[in-house]
Amino acid sequence: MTIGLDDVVAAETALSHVDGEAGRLIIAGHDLEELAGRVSFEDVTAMLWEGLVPHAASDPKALLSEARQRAYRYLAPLSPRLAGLTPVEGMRLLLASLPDADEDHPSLAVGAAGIAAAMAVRGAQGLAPVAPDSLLGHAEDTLRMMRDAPVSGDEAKGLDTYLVTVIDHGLNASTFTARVVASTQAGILSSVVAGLCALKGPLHGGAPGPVLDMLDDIGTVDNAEAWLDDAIARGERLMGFGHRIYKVRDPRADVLKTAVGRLKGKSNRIAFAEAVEATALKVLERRKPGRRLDTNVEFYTAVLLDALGVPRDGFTPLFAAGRAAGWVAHAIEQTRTGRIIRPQSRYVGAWPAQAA
Ligand SMILES: CC(=O)SCCNC(=O)CCNC(=O)[C@H](O)C(C)(C)COP(=O)(O)OP(=O)(O)OC[C@H]1O[C@@H](n2cnc3c(N)ncnc32)[C@H](O)[C@@H]1OP(=O)(O)O
Ligand SMILES: O=C([O-])CC(=O)C(=O)O
Repeated sequence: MTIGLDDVVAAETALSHVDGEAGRLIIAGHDLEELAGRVSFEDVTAMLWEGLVPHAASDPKALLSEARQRAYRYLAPLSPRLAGLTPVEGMRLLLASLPDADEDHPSLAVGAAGIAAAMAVRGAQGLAPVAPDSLLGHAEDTLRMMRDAPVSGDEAKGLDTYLVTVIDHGLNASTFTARVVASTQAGILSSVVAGLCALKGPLHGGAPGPVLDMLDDIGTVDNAEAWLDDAIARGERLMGFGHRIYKVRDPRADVLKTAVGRLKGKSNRIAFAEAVEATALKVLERRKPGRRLDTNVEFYTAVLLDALGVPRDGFTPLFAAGRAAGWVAHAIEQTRTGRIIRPQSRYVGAWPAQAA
């Protein structure tokens, strides 16, 4: 039996496919590279939701815009409760407060994820929420609400590229969590909250903040090798490297690196990050031979979101804002298969003493 379910197929999905040997990600029948930076987050959401959410394709931009307005009405009154919470805790509180009585759970969940990400980041800084703008796209509006200042065209494109890049990824830990909850017929909103909860630690969706901490701590290219070597010697994992499925470079790393390059002078970290990445790969190969550890999506997520001015504790909320569309699709797909997910455990505890 595999602990960690490495080779277990726990669901069939038409939503996305991760080829870990080829370094290929297919989303709704398209290679990631055909979508990210080319097709908007709203349109890719509609592609994922085709056949699952009625009317999602007719005007996805209007659908999510209206959902943000609706979500803001539910969530804005909760802003005083965000004081003292980290953004992930705040987002968890906000999404958990959405009413099951709302008439459209799929769009509400995704609209609310954008609102909640922005509100939770601001709330952690003691700042009041900013209302959505119905004329803007989802990525641009989410970033504008987070910073309370206009977003340039290339910044909007940068975040849109990011949200599409992380929208779905097979049966990763948070999506599996969402599907388990959906399989009990708990509903879409509960599935999305469950998915978010799976992101709170550093191993899944939470690595980009620590990646930036690592880059800051390394400080100079000359220091990289010794720093990384010491970290491995202490038994630590290098954040932004390694993956359960990808045994080669995660294709999303290059998509996001390219997106940073398009930000025209907005990142002063890219050259340094590239140098650290190259050194990390060398150190991993030497220290962990044969493990096939390569760069994952989280490494350049850190550089891109930092270049967009997002505070590092806002990185995980933005991952959730993108992934929410995938969680919704998986929750509906799972519900349609109609079976509860219930694997086995192997008992290794004590047995009751035999009666004499
Ligand atoms: C959107 C996302 O969630 S992408 C993933 C983001 N997470 C990170 O970047 C965190 C760092 N990476 C990791 O912790 C892991 O690579 C994971 C969690 C992503 C995958 O973990 P697993 O598939 O369970 O790998 P597993 O634990 O089996 O590791 C195999 C070996 O590689 C090592 N290893 C795995 N990742 C790393 C890493 N980032 N740095 C150093 N060593 C690593 C392990 O220590 C282990 O070594 P050992 O054989 O000497 O014990
Ligand atoms: O697939 C995984 O295990 C983690 C990941 O990269 C993702 O969820 O985007």
